[in-house]
Amino acid sequence: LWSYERRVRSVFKGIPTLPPLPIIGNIHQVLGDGRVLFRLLKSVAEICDTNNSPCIAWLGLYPIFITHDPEDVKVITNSCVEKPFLYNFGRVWLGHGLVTAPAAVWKHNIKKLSGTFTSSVVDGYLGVFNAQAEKLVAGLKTEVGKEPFDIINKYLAYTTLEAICQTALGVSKISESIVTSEYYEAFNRCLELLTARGLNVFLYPDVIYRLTPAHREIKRCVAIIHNVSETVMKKRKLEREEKKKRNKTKNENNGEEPRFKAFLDILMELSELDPSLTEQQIKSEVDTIIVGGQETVASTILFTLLMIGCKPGIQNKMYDEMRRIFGDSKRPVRKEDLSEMKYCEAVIYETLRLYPPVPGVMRYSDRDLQLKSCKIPKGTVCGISGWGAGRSTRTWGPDAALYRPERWLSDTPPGNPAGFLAFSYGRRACIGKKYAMAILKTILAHCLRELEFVSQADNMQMKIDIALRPISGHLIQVRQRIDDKMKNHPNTVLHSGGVDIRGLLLRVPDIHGVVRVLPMCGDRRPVGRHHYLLTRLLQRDRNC
Ligand code: HEM
Repeated sequence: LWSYERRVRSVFKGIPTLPPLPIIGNIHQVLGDGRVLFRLLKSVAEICDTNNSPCIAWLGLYPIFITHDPEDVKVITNSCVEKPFLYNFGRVWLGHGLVTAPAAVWKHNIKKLSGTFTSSVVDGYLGVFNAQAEKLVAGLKTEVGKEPFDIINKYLAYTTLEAICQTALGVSKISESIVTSEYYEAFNRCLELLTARGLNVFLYPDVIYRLTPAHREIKRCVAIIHNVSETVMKKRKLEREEKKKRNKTKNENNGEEPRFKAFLDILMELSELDPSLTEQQIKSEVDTIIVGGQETVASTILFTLLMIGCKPGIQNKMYDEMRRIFGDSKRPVRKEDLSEMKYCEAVIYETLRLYPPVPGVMRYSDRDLQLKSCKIPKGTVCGISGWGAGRSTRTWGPDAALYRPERWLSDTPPGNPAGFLAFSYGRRACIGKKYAMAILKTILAHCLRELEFVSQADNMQMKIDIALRPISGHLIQVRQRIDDKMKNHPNTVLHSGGVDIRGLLLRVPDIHGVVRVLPMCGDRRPVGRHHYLLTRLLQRDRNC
């Protein structure tokens, strides 16, 4: 072992490494939970940036080559499409869907699937996005004036899961909702169990994992999730057959092709032309889309709200943009609005740069690769750090750590295209980018038009549970947005910016038009019954 160890370690001589212990390498540093993984990713990114070089971590005698250098990233992501064994753990859930498929299966399927989320398909989903965003805003309004709360687990996770299920499976046409609490819990638990397995090398061999309670639990959760997709698929298949029998390929009502086309329908159409797309494969692809889109979108909204919540200047600019586009109207977001949301787009990109929901991806080199500073042999596992890339001072300049959306608004794109890895890069990059940008903009537009967010994002502690998340999820507070008309009204007392309003008397007409005098208490806002009354009045008559 000792001589073998010397031999394998010498292949990567000269490349900075996390200090390894004999034989076990850095295994002891990975053991733990998502916080440990995050700390490790952060220190590797710092090593890479300081030395302007890749870095090696050792899983025992197994090297993991980690880089975020744009030139190296280009070579690796364009040459390697195979993924390392760690992705196999997800196959119990996602089968040979795009994310977990071996290279041969992926090459066959990507040709059919790469064009599924075209602009016109995504535009057809705007109805679902708007409906979910309205539901979210209604929920958030009930939190107005309350203590900071856990926005992701209480609202965002449901909103994104429901939106993605409706668009992937087309269930909006079938029933009210498939996202029951049982489905949501099973979904979340699967993500946790998969992360836990990835972090515990002793659970890597299938023969050992099968003996653990975690394996039984993940099978139970996966059965719940698969049951939903299978039931919906059966139902849709019957519907399609009936429709064919009636020989009506067009919309039954007016003969127009429906604009909304669920991902499942697209796949079923494809499978009629190409029988190699089996029912099992369709199910895997649908499950993959749901996983690929849910956690990533929810965590992007969370980080965006956290960032703008402690930067009122940026939030106000976003609000101004929304007012320019929508005026006073609370109408649904339309496709032409999306392209006008330039500042909102810059904010989303800046969030993704600093807080990429997928902070790292992996590839398996099936050939020797010549990189900028070294050569890596065939059979190496390559880790590509999206976290490191987004924070690299070499790519983004000395203010890389600064949250500055304006950097995305200049005519020339900032950094290097391979230095922004939120959606990965090259082959096997994200196919849902257009979808993601559309749903993110729609939800943010609805939220910012009506609400104001306040957050505490200093010294955020983070973890990686498949996606990047802050450890303390209870950081957001919501306020009703007071628009300009109300701000300038002589009867409006603003309670922002730390103004002490104790003892102030506020004169407002009540629902019968009788002017009442409300004494303000608390040091920033009216509380108790008066606050309730004031909120009711504001809701009833925005001009009062
Ligand atoms: C902000 C939102 C999103 C982010 C940051 C994101 C990020 C990523 C990243 C980094 C990968 C590469 C994964 C890897 O190589 O292991 C990926 C792949 C993928 N994403 Fe996304 N994604 C987002 C939204 C979505 C959405 C909304 C969908 C679907 C509707 C989606 C579907 C997929 C699929 C199918 C793949 C696998 C592509 C392949 O291997 O060919 N993603 N995504």
